[in-house]
Amino acid sequence: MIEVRGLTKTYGAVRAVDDLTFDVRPGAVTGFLGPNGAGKSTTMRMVLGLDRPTSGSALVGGRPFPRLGEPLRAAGALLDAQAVHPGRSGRDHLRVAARTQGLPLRRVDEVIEQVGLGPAARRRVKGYSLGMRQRLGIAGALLGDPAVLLFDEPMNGLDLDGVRWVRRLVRDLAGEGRTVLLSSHLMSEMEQTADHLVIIGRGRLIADAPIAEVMRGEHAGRKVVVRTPSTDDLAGALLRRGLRVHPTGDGDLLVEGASAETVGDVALETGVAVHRLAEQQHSLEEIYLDLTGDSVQYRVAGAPEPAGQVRA
Ligand SMILES: Nc1ncnc2c1ncn2[C@@H]1O[C@H](COP(=O)(O)OP(=O)(O)OP(=O)(O)O)[C@@H](O)[C@H]1O
Repeated sequence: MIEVRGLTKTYGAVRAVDDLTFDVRPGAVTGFLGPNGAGKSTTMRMVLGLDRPTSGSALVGGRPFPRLGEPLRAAGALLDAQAVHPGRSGRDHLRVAARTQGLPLRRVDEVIEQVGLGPAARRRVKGYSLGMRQRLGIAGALLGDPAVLLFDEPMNGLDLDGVRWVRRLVRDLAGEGRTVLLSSHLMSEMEQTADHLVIIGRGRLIADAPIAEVMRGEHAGRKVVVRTPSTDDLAGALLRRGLRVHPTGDGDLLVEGASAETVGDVALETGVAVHRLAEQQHSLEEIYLDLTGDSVQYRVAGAPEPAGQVRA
């Protein structure tokens, strides 16, 4: 279990992490999402005691990480797969880590096997592909057989097989009852991998909810498409309810911020026929863009603004 309470980190005038409070529970994969610069890495670093919070706290298994006796047994992390001595073999890198942490050397061969690094483990890291470095980083995180795992962009640089392998691995780790916090920019992957989402923007919490709830659009604002022969009457009635209504171009109306039930009820009260009524289904990517639209710090000039900005 990871407990984050009022966690804040400022760098000069920049509030990299701003009063974050959330839990990461065991037995589930928690996806950690946010635009570039949102504060994900800084949060993970503070959880691991690598950065000092300006205020607030982060506990791992009920204690601050730096005060844990055997930290690698409590939590393992992949933060930066490049941070490995290039002249060492992958196996030697893991052996040094195991020795420093008082872990049995047999764990080294076990994790090499677990991540499928195989014979490459005896080669120098400088010859590794990005995907092999990711696997080595994940092996390092697993070394202490920890109850808590933090993976910052573990799918970076992996091919499709690699991505599927990471997905299976994190699902298995959560299935064993471990706590897994996973950041990724690959929304389709997150959709298939995570049970729960913590979404941040500009250091602040935007959503903390089961993925099914986020996917239902409860946090991004629902949208309903309705077809009626009495477009003007229904649009007027919906607008009087304070709902946002847009013509879709093919004669339907798009209603923002309402459920199908609400729109159906308004149609009934107004006495207009409804020929079609459907809540729009969104991909996690669309919902994510909707939620984080206001908090994107780095936008390409001329890039379209994400649609909608309804906030939970
Ligand atoms: N050591 C530092 N000194 C100054 N500013 C920093 C430092 N580390 C991070 N920041 C700033 O804090 C903010 C959060 O950065 P962070 O790397 O945590 O975001 P992130 O969500 O992990 O981004 P990305 O998805 O791009 O990895 C950014 O504005 C970043 O520039």
